[in-house]
Amino acid sequence: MMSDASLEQSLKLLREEAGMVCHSASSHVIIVFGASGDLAKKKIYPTLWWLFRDKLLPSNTHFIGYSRSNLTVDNLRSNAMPYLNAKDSESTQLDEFFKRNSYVQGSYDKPEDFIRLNKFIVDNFSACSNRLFYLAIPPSQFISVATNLKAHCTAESDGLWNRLIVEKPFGKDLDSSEVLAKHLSSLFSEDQIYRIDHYLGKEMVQNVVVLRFANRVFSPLWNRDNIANVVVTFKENFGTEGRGGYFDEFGIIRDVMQNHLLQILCLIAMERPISMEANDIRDEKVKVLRCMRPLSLDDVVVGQYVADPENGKPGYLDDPTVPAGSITPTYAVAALYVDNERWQGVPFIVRAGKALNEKKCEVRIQFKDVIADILPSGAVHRNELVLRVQPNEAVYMKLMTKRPGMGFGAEETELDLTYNRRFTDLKLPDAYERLLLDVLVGSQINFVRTDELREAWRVFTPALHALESQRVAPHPYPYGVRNGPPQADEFMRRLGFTFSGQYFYPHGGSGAGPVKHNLFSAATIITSTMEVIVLRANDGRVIESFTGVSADSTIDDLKQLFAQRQPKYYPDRQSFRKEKTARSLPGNSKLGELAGSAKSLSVYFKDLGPQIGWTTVFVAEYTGPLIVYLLFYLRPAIVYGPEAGKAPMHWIVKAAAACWIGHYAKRLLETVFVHRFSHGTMPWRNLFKNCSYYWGFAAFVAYFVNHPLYTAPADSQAIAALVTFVFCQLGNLSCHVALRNLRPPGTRVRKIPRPTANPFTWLFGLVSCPNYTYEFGSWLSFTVATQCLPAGLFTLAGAYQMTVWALGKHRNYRREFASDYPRGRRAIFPFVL
Ligand SMILES: NC(=O)C1=CN([C@@H]2O[C@H](COP(=O)(O)OP(=O)(O)OC[C@H]3O[C@@H](n4cnc5c(N)ncnc54)[C@H](OP(=O)(O)O)[C@@H]3O)[C@@H](O)[C@H]2O)C=CC1
Ligand SMILES: O=C1O[C@H](COP(=O)(O)O)[C@@H](O)[C@H](O)[C@H]1O
Repeated sequence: MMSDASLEQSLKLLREEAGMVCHSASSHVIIVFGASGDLAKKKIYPTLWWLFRDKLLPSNTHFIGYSRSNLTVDNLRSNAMPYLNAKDSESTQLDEFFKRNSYVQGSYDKPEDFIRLNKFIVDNFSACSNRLFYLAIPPSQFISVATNLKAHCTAESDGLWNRLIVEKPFGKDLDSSEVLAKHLSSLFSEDQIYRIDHYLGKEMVQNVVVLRFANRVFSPLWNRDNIANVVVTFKENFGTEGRGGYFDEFGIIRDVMQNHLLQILCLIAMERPISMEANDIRDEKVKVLRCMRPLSLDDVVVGQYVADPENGKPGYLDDPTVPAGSITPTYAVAALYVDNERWQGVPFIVRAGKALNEKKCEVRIQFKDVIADILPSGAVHRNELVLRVQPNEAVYMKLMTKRPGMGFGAEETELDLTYNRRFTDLKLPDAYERLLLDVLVGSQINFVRTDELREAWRVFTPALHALESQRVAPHPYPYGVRNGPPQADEFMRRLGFTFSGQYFYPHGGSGAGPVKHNLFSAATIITSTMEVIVLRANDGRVIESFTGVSADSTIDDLKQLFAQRQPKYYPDRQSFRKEKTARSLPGNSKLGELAGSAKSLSVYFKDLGPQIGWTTVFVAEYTGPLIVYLLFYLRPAIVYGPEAGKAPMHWIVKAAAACWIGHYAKRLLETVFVHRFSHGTMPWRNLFKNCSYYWGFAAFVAYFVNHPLYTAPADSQAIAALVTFVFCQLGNLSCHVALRNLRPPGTRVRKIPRPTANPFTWLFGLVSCPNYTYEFGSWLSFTVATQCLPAGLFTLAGAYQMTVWALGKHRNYRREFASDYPRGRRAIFPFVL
């Protein structure tokens, strides 16, 4: 632990580094306006405590909380306690810290309250103290508090300073910010005002200047000739959750983008400053901003999160603190352009979102494609330099290297500087700690200057006003997705951001874990192995990766491998796709072919849920109608009363029963002996759905056809219809046999179905699914033969469902067989549909 004297000495050094004159005050008083608030308890008091605990504050420093609520120091302490991270062993020091705290209750607009506050400071801590006013209050109160402070509460003697920390939002647009800025500058000089943007206090943000200007290697690359785009990302994996009142007034662009992300962007884009002096750095940032085009509505996509019932997560509008029908964006991605010689034409893509899949902030500099690539097309991916601001600070460069071993294949790897591995046992100070210390030593280097702020609003105000005046509805996105609404990825693609999805980081996303390099043996290279990365379809996260997989393996093999790692997902439950929402890849697709010339393949995994065999489902579906119908037919007394069994039965009722039973018996036999299913299983829920449909309709139709009061139509009508029924049944059977013959046993081969020697199959010349056409014909005939309305309804329901299936199958055939597929065919009804 450092002695007080050496700490004072180091503070003196810090002050000197910052170029400030040493103060001669006997004490310092830090006055926190808004002491009852959220920021105070979560950030300001914890920061003051950590600085105090680590003896980084000048020895005679005192703290005063000020707000309208009737509070005591004990209240302040208990409010902040969960955020202080104080150890049991630090309890004496903690008591000491709170002994230096006091609380003054007062308004934000009455001069007498500020006079009272001034008297409190003078009486308790002498008139000879430097004063640091921290305005952790809503912006609506800034002006009255600043005015009253200036008039009644500042230290007046020579050699003393008064400094004002202002928390964002610094206005809502260019005009409101100008009003605020003018007012503040009429009261305090620029060097007294500290506009805090806590992202400027983060380690990796501060690192940008050093990384850029202390490394020769980056200088020649840092321009439009080499950089394709820069992406600055801010993501949070939680929503507004109770903070909707504040957030709804501002939205994500004002909350995060116009300040934190724009500040990072400026550091990335600025020219080399003349020195590390605060004003030299800020001059360069202002120049970048002045070269920036105002953001237009065409260059921004906004989103708002909606509930994700699967995870039980609420939507933005479900937050009780959010006004109903709000169109405030909780996600935004924007393209900003710096029109100068260095950056002309390079999109700076800034994106920020709440309720996404993860919490992270990073800068990704994507370099242009290599020129005159000598490796196979698609094998080489763009270099990227990534600065991960949080979590787990890192700088890494994604680059191509030769795949170790024999051959000249290229592989995407990285130069990796993960802070917690390179600097073990490192404890980085919190952003607020650095910034408060900066204020104490009078360094403005990490604070926002008035002209910077003005330019930042100039860039964003047109788009903000347009969004509001045109009431642009944000695109919805479910809570927890990777990148806001789907339009966001599309927008980034249009701007030239490319994602190959082939990069694999061996230590996992967080950068932790053992280093295990996968060296391929010569033998495996000769038989061509590859890497397969499995991403979860709903959020795009990597969930498994397999190295050394033979390129000849199929999706079915991958399913086996995946099931070995994650036994819950047995192969039938798995679906792998090339894109998140694409169709399942066929089991026989070769992984090597799917990867093309690349040595790595990314596939999306979707859990199809618990499965049940098709045969089981079909048997259950068709047995029901047989039993149910026979019950009504053979035991009418049970259903309609004892008299029912005695009445003579019309021959049409008997014929209808024969048709019904014959049809379902045929279906059962086909299920067992004819069909060759491409998929062995389906989700088990389908069992209940399908059974209810078939069993329910069987009871409905049987009840009316077998009813003692049933009235039969004319014999001639019934006979004609029954003959048609039998004809259609034979047609249906013939089509099933023809379809089965297309597929050799035990395979999933798919071919174009065509008419065979059997005339019943000639309908394949006109429609893709003649089996459905015949099925429909059967039930239409049954309806005509029985002249019974429930049978008609059953026919209509079946026709609707089969049309939907037929259209889907027809589409798939055309997609799969493209120009080979016979042109004039319809889906189910010849010449019509
Ligand atoms: N030192 C370290 O700790 C290192 C860690 N890694 C880790 O390795 C992993 C992969 O690295 P990296 O390539 O940087 O990151 P990712 O592959 O996660 O993402 C690369 C970029 O592509 C975007 N992206 C991701 N999925 C898609 C998609 N389906 N469609 C369009 N764009 C997409 C990402 O957006 P979005 O951000 O929205 O996902 C991001 O901008 C990361 O988790 C990284 O943290 C890598 C190297 C070093
Ligand atoms: O300024 C803000 O920043 C926080 C995120 O800060 P971090 O240091 O935790 O990354 C954000 O949640 C908040 O909405 C915003 O006002």
